[in-house]
Amino acid sequence: LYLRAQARRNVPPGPRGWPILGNLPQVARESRVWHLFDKWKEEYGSLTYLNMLGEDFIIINTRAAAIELCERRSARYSDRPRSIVSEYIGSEMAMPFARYTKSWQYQRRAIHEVLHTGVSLQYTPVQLEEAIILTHKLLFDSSATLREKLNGSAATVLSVIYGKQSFPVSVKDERKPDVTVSETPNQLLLTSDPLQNLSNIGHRLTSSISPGGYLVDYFRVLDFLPPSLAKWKRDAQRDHKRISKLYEGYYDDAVRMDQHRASLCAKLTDTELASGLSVKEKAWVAGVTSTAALETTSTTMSYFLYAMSCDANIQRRAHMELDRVVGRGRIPTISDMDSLPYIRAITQEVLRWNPPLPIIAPRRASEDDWYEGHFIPKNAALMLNIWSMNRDKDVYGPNVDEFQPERFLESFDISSNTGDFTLKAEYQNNDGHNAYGFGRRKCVGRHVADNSLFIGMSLILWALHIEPVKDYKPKGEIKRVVDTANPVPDFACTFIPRFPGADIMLQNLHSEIIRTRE
Ligand code: HEM
Repeated sequence: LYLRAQARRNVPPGPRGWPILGNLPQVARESRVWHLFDKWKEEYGSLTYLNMLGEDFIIINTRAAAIELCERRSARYSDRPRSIVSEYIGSEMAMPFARYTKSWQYQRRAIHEVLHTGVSLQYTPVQLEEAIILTHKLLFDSSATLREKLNGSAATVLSVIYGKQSFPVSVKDERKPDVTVSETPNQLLLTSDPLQNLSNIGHRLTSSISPGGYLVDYFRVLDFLPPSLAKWKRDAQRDHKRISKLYEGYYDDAVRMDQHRASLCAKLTDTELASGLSVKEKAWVAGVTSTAALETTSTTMSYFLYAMSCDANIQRRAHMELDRVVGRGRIPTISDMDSLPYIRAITQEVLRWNPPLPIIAPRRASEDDWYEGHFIPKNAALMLNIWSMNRDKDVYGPNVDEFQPERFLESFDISSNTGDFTLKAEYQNNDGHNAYGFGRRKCVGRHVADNSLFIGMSLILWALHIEPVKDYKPKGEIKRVVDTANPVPDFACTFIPRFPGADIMLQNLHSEIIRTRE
């Protein structure tokens, strides 16, 4: 005990906290807590120690520390801290939030089987179809807002999970769950829009595990209160039922309607592949995967359009590359990926510059440990600070706030159009950003996500000019309480065909898809 008390003197440095509450008040009042973490990183280095109501909480600020702890020592850092509220909501069936258990391993294995690099290529035809639908919408559909269109862009991923016939995102869910609408993050907000529901489930789960979200995680005795006396428990149990009802409905529809057996749900019905999982768990695996995929994808696409609308030069260079490699007689496809290093660099730079999850749900240290002379106590919660890793000046140079795809390229010459450049060797097999996390819990959908982003971005750039709306007045972003997701940028842009005939080609491709889907 004495030795441990001595060791505890060496916990990493961190800001002074309040008596009893520790650093909780500092963290809880920030809506973009990663900016505060970034400031602390400058002061304290690779690890920052916080005390949250007496619990140890450590922020991992550098890629080197993340790799050492979450990858090399992954056996000790793959668990999540217990969160009672998220357990009532169903986190044990919700992979990104689940503890490191056998059940998580079954879920991860099943989902890996249907999303790994090799398999992910099977989904690219449907991803291309969805990219055409999105690009067509951006150009021709004036009835929907940009936000709605981009939410629809995540349909690419939903088609992969539920099949393209069973999840018609433009159609509202007529089953309209019987719910009351609430604005508080402590209740699940359900609407008649299935996409919105999937993303609201994500917010409900992330806010339930956010530091300082619920007192019961610090005072476990509160869990003995019956639901009639504990509103948080009633809300969580009710939300579990609502989520199950939705996920099971979506899963049943997909299995019934996917005649080609190409969707992830259809693949999950294969008992060997998804061994150890009940039907309910499979429905949750599919549901949670779409929840994990949806907003991450649409937020990334928003930042992409935002970056493009801010910089005509970057668009011009992308256009030159597309004209040189693809030409104007056909659209780009996934097989052009290796020949389009500039577009690939754009996809990587978007995820570096504004990762959709700037901080990641905490890991739990399952043993006492040491890192660079600092003591990491058993049970400490460790949060990955992706924002600061992606803005590390030692890695990316001084201009980290700027959007510069060139940082990923070798021998890039702005003035020439010869295409004599490549992705830097170190980024050929490495993302060049940290947006997908680390180790055994690293994003299992990253190959599908990378393909989706490449296909979507290259097609939009091929077909359209993206221009900012000059007199757009930002509406002010929606403030979210305790959340870990990056809010989408508040901007507006317009789209025009990039060359004569681009619009007609898009129309034709779109009509063809609609015809084959009817
Ligand atoms: C730009 C897009 C995306 C980003 C930035 C992203 C990022 C992340 C991050 C940071 C994690 C947590 C990693 C950690 O704890 O270290 C994660 C987990 C996960 N992601 Fe993604 N993701 C994206 C797209 C997707 C897609 C398209 C899918 C599915 C098709 C997906 C499915 C999942 C799942 C199931 C997990 C939980 C993994 C586990 O806990 O074992 N994600 N993602």
